[in-house]
Amino acid sequence: MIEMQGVQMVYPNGVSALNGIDVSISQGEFVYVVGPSGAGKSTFVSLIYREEKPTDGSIIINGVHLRKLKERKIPYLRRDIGVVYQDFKLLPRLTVYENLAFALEVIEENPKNIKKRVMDVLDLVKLKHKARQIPDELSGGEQQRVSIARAIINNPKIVIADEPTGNLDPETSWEIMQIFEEINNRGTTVIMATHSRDIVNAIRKRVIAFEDGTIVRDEDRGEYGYEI
Ligand SMILES: Nc1ncnc2c1ncn2[C@@H]1O[C@H](COP(=O)(O)OP(=O)(O)OP(=O)(O)O)[C@@H](O)[C@H]1O
Repeated sequence: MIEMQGVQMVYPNGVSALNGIDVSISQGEFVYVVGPSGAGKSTFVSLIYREEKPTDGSIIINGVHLRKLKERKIPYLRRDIGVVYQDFKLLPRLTVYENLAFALEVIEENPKNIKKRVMDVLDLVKLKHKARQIPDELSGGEQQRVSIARAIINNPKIVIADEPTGNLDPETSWEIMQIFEEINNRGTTVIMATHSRDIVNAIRKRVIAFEDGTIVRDEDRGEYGYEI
């Protein structure tokens, strides 16, 4: 569950990115975050992950008030949130397997369990056969699948994706969307900032539209609704 009330975000340089955001997202929802460039989409998702701190307002993620969250407790919050970026952000010198094992929050896990978990997520993204490759040896779509596998390796309640198909061709983008739908069908909340009109209009979900730092539209099974 994600709950924001009166959230404002002014960056240190004085740019006001969000202005009085009130929103509630239930566990298991699939939400597109849309809007023109600079509308505040990335800022909105970065607040959920506590990459940024709001200048005002309250944010509650899975019952935790972020305002009260101590710095040293941030890793606990993030264990419940997987993040997928437009540019994948894989570690270039590690194999696919190592990238995933590295991301696993290992709490006295024996190596057998780690291997099983890594292979399970690789199976979900259909990349078991690429476990020993390094990211440079994979296509963009494959690299994005690895980054999705990494995002879900700790079984998070929420997956945040900021323009996950931004660097991919249309066909590959559809494959990536199927994986997000599968993850969502398993009960994980998916929040995706996107500029892809085709995807938003074809795979209908809740749409939250931003303009100039405010929410101007919030619709179930909504449309993309912008010219860009
Ligand atoms: N780290 C930062 N420091 C200062 N200003 C920032 C920072 N990040 C974003 N901004 C500003 O905040 C506003 C909202 O930016 P944001 O990246 O959230 O928009 P966006 O909707 O994600 O845009 P895009 O679609 O281009 O990614 C913009 O005016 C942007 O220039």
